[in-house]
Amino acid sequence: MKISVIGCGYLGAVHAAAMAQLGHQVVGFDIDSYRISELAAGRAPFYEPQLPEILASAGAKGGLAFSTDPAVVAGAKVHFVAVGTPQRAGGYAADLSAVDAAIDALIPHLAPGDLVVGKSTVPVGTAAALAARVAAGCPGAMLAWNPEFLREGFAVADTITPDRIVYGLPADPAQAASAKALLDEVYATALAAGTPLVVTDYQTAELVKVAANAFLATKISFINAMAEISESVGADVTQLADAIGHDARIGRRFLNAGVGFGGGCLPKDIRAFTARAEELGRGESIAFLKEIDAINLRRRQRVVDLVTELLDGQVFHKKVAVLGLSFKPESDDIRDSPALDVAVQLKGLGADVVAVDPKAIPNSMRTHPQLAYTEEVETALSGAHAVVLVTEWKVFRDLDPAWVAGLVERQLIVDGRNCLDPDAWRAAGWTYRGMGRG
Ligand SMILES: NC(=O)c1ccc[n+]([C@@H]2O[C@H](COP(=O)([O-])OP(=O)(O)OC[C@H]3O[C@@H](n4cnc5c(N)ncnc54)[C@H](O)[C@@H]3O)[C@@H](O)[C@H]2O)c1
Ligand SMILES: O=c1ccn([C@@H]2O[C@H](COP(=O)(O)OP(=O)(O)O[C@H]3O[C@H](CO)[C@@H](O)[C@H](O)[C@H]3O)[C@@H](O)[C@H]2O)c(=O)[nH]1
Repeated sequence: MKISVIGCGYLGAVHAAAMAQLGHQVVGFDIDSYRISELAAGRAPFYEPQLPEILASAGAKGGLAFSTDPAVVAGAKVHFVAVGTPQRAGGYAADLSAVDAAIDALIPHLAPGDLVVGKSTVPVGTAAALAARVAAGCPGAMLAWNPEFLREGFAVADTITPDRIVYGLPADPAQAASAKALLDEVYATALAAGTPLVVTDYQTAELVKVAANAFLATKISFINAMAEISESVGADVTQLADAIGHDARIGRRFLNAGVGFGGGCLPKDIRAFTARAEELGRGESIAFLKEIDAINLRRRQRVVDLVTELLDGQVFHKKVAVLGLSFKPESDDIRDSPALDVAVQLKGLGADVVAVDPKAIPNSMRTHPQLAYTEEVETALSGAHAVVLVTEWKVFRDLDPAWVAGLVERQLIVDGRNCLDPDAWRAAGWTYRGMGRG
């Protein structure tokens, strides 16, 4: 099937390449000329494991093309909208201007029977409004909502073998049947493999997405709240998480306490959901999400406070090695990154911050040129008065405490991701502080 993807960022570029890998003819359109020129040359414009491989293999098969010209989408039967929906400047609501612009650019190239498929994360009610615009702009064209659940770092596998697929279909039965048939063809491989499919209306599909992210954020802030309590009484939140996680109704995943959640999704999605609920007069139903956000942001401050405490309040002109910049390992994404936030706060207190990250330095340098960066872990650690680990890249998890001890000025470490073995570090002479670990 001929497919177009509008918006080729962390979601859209992977979706385009994965759909081509599955045998579809795919064209990608984006207004970002750097991203498009990289993708057109078969290169990934950001770090995502497996993306270079599928770009190369799908490109070699000839089923994948990219352009900054919206006319490239003409002739495709299914058009995925995957543009950004960031937090609006100065507010909590989602900024839908890119979605509106994408629909405007798409409409002149639609033909009757075409299906526009929303993938971006949007406030509930958006799909119905866009469907009306699509129908007015091209009578006979349809819209479906098909939220995306991929995780960065696992985006290719999550796209090719998702754990579920959700279709939000038009209310009109004939349109719903046509839309479903087209989506079934797009996802034939995953459906044949038995991937669970939920077929529903627009508003449920939109809500599924934000509810899933709200639940994940709640799980993380729940365990971070337990970390705060643990800190008061000398308990160990990692053991607490193991113990409650053995209950299958709770589960151990997403119970890792630490510096909290960041990225281009969880933080802005819970805020946009809150704003939308308030617009609907239902703010009280999810008022707890404000607390989830507040707990999350407090953990960033806690890491900064622990570093300050270890340095006896004397942060000024002390060298602090910050291990990690991306919001999670296996990604170069620094959107709302707790790690970068900690680095900036420490710098603001006068520390001589030297940050190291395997992939996120170029992005960080662009947005935060005031920080000092190094590609070498050894350079970051040499002469450091304190070490703070804020993104649990394998290279940091595997550090040998005795080797690091030989590099630093003082053996003080804050493990902002609870990913190191406290006993091993303490045995090597370190003052170790985790998050909610006594
Ligand atoms: N990144 C993820 O893991 C992920 C997962 C699920 C859902 N989502 C949702 O998907 C959407 C995209 O997220 P992302 O992380 O890929 O963002 P992103 O910023 O990496 O990519 C968005 C892309 O859209 C492009 N764009 C903006 N306006 C455009 C226009 N008018 N026409 C064509 N292209 C345009 C931008 O240039 C950019 O390349 C968001 O709604 C996000 O919440 C993201
Ligand atoms: O136990 C945990 C698990 C995660 N995190 C943090 O939470 C953030 C988000 O992690 P993750 O959810 O793995 O990354 P994303 O790639 O942002 O994926 C989320 O956001 C996407 C965009 O909406 C969704 O598609 C995914 O399903 C959803 O997991 C990161 O900063 C993690 O460090 C924790 O602090 N503790």
